[in-house]
Amino acid sequence: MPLNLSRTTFLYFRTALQMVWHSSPGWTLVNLVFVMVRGAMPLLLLYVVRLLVDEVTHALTLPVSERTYHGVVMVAVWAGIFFLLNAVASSLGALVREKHSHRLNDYIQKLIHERTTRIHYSFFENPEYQDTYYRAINDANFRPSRIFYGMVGLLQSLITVTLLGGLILSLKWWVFLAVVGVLLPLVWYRIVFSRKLFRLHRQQTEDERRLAYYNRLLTVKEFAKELRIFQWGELFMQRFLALRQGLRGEQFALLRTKALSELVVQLLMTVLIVLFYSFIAIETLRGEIGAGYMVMLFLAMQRGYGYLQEMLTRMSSLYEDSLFLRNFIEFLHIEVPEQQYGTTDFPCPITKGIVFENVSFRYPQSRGWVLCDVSLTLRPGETLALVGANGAGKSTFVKLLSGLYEPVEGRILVDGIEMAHIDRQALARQVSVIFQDFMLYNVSARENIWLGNVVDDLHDDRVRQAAVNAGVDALLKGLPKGYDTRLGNLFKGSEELSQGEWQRMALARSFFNDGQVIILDEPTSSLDAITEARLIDHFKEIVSGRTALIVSHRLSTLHLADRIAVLEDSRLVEIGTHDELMARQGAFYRIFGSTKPSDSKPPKSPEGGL
Ligand SMILES: Nc1ncnc2c1ncn2[C@@H]1O[C@H](COP(=O)(O)OP(=O)(O)OP(=O)(O)O)[C@@H](O)[C@H]1O
Repeated sequence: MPLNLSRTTFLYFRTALQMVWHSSPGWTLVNLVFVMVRGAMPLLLLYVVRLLVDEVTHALTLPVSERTYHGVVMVAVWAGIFFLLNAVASSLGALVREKHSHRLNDYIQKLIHERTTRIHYSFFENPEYQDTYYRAINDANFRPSRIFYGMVGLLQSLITVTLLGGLILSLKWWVFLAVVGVLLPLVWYRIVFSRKLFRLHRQQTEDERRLAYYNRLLTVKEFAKELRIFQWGELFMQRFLALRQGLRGEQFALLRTKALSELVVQLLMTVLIVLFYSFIAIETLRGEIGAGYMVMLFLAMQRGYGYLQEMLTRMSSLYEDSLFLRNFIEFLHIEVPEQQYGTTDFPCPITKGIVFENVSFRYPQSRGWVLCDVSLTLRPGETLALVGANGAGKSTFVKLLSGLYEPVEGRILVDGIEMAHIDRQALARQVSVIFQDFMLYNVSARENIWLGNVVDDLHDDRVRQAAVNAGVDALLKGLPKGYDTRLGNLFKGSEELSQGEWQRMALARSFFNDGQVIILDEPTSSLDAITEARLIDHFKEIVSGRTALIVSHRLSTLHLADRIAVLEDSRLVEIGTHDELMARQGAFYRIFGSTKPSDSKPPKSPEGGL
């Protein structure tokens, strides 16, 4: 198998080293000092043993009356000093390594978070990207520190092995070569194995994600209700186990081959050690080397072999890590359609409106057009409703209008400025959106509302006004810590809300942002009739002066709109006032014409203000 160790592997190592350095130059240097000290220690300790044995054997040749203990004691003191130094270097070194490793992990997490928050939104809706993401995120949890520890350890073992190797080399060069020669197949095999393991992991990514998905189905709250109602527990447990057994089976087969191959190499090494020990013992008996030197060589061989093994293991796992690092680098450099926002400010106030000019769109992985040649103008200050059957493309229209996606064909212009050229912060400041699948945030009620516009300071008055407009003020005041109560059920002391109450929080969030454009995708789907009626009564007041787009299936909500646009089969088929569309008896009439007035209008609000 071609190993292609050269360029890419070194590129990955270089990237890893750069990460280690950039994470903290200071700690990298301190670490290096400790590594060198610890690397040299084993040889110093062996040297002291040799001196000790030589002192003792020399003393043994003298009559007892002439023996002095001064030399032996001095060597023993030196041994003590080196042991102490070794212990201090070891524990301080561990602290330094831990500290540096934390820095490295923080640095890597920062790289990931920067990427996940800036990457194009389409990334999260594309299964192929999900694989890359999964691999990178999974590995990023432990690979960086493993690479780091691997490098530190490798350097340390390299220093020790070089010094011990020099010692063996000083005796017989061919002994040294024989040791290295026997180890080469082991190195080679480990590299081959690492590549195989890497390939297997890449092949298994999709299944690993499916496994994680089954695990989520079985363990998290979102699924817990339906899992019990429909009794899916056994079914998904079986699927989980079957999939896991398959995946682990393939991995284990590879590990078994690795273990067998390593056993053969270990046998070769054992033979070599027996030969080496016999050779040294015979050389000592022949008077070629002293007893102290013999002991030192025995220990050097024994320790050197241990360090060499350790070094090889580190080398091959570093190689394996470097391959996995590829996933991470791939993720950092993944090419998604560039989401390039310009630096132009959002027009303030909008005078001409937001124009969809022959806009067509399809998702990267979708088969046909989801929106086809749509042209319309959202006039300044008007409320436009968007209607259409399920799958007609309404939410997609919202994603385009809010800047999450760009048209594949055509343009979206805000007062003549292309949406893509507008600065992201300015866009966020001026356009607030509630999506159909709005999110629940387990932070305080106050912050839940403030999240609608974090560019502005958290002004209590404005938060309260947004809550009043969305009809949650009374509810929030009644919570144990009022607006400071944490919402949700993830953390202790939180208060859970109902679905409709969460939707009202989402509305409050979007009202808090007093930008010029407000987009509401199914804003009343979970609201009770009275709350909906209040919202409708006061909607004009709440959005006064703002340009609004409302997506809704409810005729009651549509009454709020100045005009209504109808999407059908990806195309804009009608646009006009409610009365115009009804009179026309076209697509809108077909959908809503038969709706009884009682279905269409919610009960009148009993009191003013939401
Ligand atoms: N991320 C996506 N990737 C690929 N296709 C998608 C994606 N999101 C939506 N679609 C497809 O685009 C079409 C329009 O979806 P969209 O969600 O815009 O419809 P909608 O009008 O909002 O429907 P509903 O009333 O059910 O909410 C659908 O056929 C859907 O399958």
